[in-house]
Amino acid sequence: MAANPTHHARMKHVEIDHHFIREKDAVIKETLRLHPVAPLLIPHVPSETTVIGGFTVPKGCRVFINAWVIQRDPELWDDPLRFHPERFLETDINYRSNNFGFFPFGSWRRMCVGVSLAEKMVALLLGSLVHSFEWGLSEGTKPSLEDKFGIFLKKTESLVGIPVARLPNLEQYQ
Ligand code: HEM
Repeated sequence: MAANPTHHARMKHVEIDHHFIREKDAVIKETLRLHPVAPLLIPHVPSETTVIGGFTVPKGCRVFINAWVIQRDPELWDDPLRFHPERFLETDINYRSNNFGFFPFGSWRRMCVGVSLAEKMVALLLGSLVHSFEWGLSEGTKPSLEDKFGIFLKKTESLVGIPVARLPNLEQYQ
């Protein structure tokens, strides 16, 4: 590459993009750690009575797994309530790593079948929104990060973001 400055310059851009993609993925992971879409996953029903960690789980009972709490457990995460995407840059934890401290898509056989699609769609959507607009809040607004529980997690208070077009060619927004 030292012998080919043009190629080197191009690679630098690729490196920057690559870094941007990794950071964007880390932001998405950290968001799903603190605010998992399905905080109790989907109810599971064991087909056989099983003992897990000393607890008997009877056949046919309904099991909810509280991913929301586990993903904020101070025994598993440093400073767990802090939004700190860099923690994912320092590890290789991913959605499929069967890490029982981080499983916003569930795990093992009943894991979300849409994980690959969701991973790409969320990254593309976030990338497009950040690339296309400067985002602001209305004067004096302080966004609340509190969650409202249900089968799916919602924000307690809706967030109103104000997009301002940042691409030079406004036709691109049509
Ligand atoms: C950000 C987006 C998404 C999140 C956070 C998410 C999360 C989840 C979670 C937590 C489960 C339950 C796993 C468990 O209980 O162990 C699940 C199951 C499932 N998801 Fe997703 N999902 C997403 C997008 C999608 C998409 C795009 C599809 C389809 C194209 C999809 C299809 C399914 C299906 C069919 C199941 C049931 C799997 C089973 O029970 O075997 N999901 N998802």
